[in-house]
Amino acid sequence: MEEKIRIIISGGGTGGHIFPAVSIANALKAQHPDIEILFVGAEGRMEMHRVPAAGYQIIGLPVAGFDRKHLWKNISVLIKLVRSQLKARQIIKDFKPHAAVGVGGYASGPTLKMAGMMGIPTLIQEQNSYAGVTNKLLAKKACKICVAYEGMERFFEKDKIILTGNPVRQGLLNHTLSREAAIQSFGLDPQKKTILIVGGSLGARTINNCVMHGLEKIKMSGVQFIWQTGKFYIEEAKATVTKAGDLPMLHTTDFISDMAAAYSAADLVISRAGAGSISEFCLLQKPVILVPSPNVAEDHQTKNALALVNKDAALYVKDMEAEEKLLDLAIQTVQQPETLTKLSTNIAKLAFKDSANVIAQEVYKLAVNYQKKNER
Ligand SMILES: CC(=O)N[C@H]1[C@@H](OP(=O)(O)OP(=O)(O)OC[C@H]2O[C@@H](n3ccc(=O)[nH]c3=O)[C@H](O)[C@@H]2O)O[C@H](CO)[C@@H](O)[C@@H]1O
Repeated sequence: MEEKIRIIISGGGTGGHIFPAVSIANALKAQHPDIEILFVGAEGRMEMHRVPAAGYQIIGLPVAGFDRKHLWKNISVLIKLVRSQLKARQIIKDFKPHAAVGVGGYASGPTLKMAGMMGIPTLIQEQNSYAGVTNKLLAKKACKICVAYEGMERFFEKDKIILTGNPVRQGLLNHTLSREAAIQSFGLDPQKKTILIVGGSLGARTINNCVMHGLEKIKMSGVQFIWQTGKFYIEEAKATVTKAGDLPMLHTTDFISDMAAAYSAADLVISRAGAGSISEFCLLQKPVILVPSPNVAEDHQTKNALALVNKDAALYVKDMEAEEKLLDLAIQTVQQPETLTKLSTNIAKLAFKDSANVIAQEVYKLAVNYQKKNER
């Protein structure tokens, strides 16, 4: 009897890597209920609780990121990298995967490197319009590279690239919550225009400062807000709001678990330009003002944002101009139905509808080929 297909999925660090990974796992399970999936993450990072919450087993590696500013601090990082590679090798020996998937983030480096060296077929999923260093290194051994933007031949071999878009969590698309019920679930008023403010999975300092310094404007705006601060900023945000007095038009939270409700509630979104968030805005046709983070590798969020802005599919405020312009622009725009409709129509054209399923099919093909060749 043939053995069950086993897949390793590795990566994480932030929601932008974890949620696509979970979405690929869900698609694999839906297509092949018998399949066995093991996640490999980084100890102490967000995936170590988000992945089990999604119903999958995960093992952590002691891996950490390089400090690009203080190179001398990287000795311990190198030691951790070697230990992670050894641990990844052991995990692969024990689990015996038929294919390995890397979604970016610290853990995917050692895991996919080891998988490649041990002859296991690998697939990487690059979320951004500018390839990360780890994925560029892993690409040499990878069999397939699933990307979300055109023009990625700049980084990867053309023949390996498949344009799939970024997988989005299944629950964001298949829900039936009305705008009214969604707004009520945040304790807000369905009669009012609603702006959702998100700073990526970890929150954004600049966007938070705009809100904290703009509370008077928010009070007078006639508009209401759902504000996700990120867990590092919630104490400061709550204290500032409390000091400002009664603000029933502002719902403040560190993290939104039910993003489907948040998107249903929102007439307009203010957001960082993380690739996963952008894929969600495209699929859900959300008008958005993007404020790319200037603190990410190779300034890739600006590149993500411009891919939309150049097609009139999103508005754009630079991080350094946000304090001056962001709230005014948002409050004006949410009251301009024609602008909202134009943004929504244009962003919808950039959506990839079936990303997780297409990637899952590619992974499965690699795994079955490997199984046939190796009879295991
Ligand atoms: C600072 C940083 O390194 N950011 C990177 C990270 O972004 P980050 O982790 O912020 O990821 P994305 O913007 O791509 O995705 C955020 C995800 O978190 C979800 N969400 C967000 C807030 C919330 O309260 N609840 C919630 O569930 C969103 O719905 C989305 O699915 O990975 C992305 C994908 O490689 C990159 O493009 C980003 O540049």
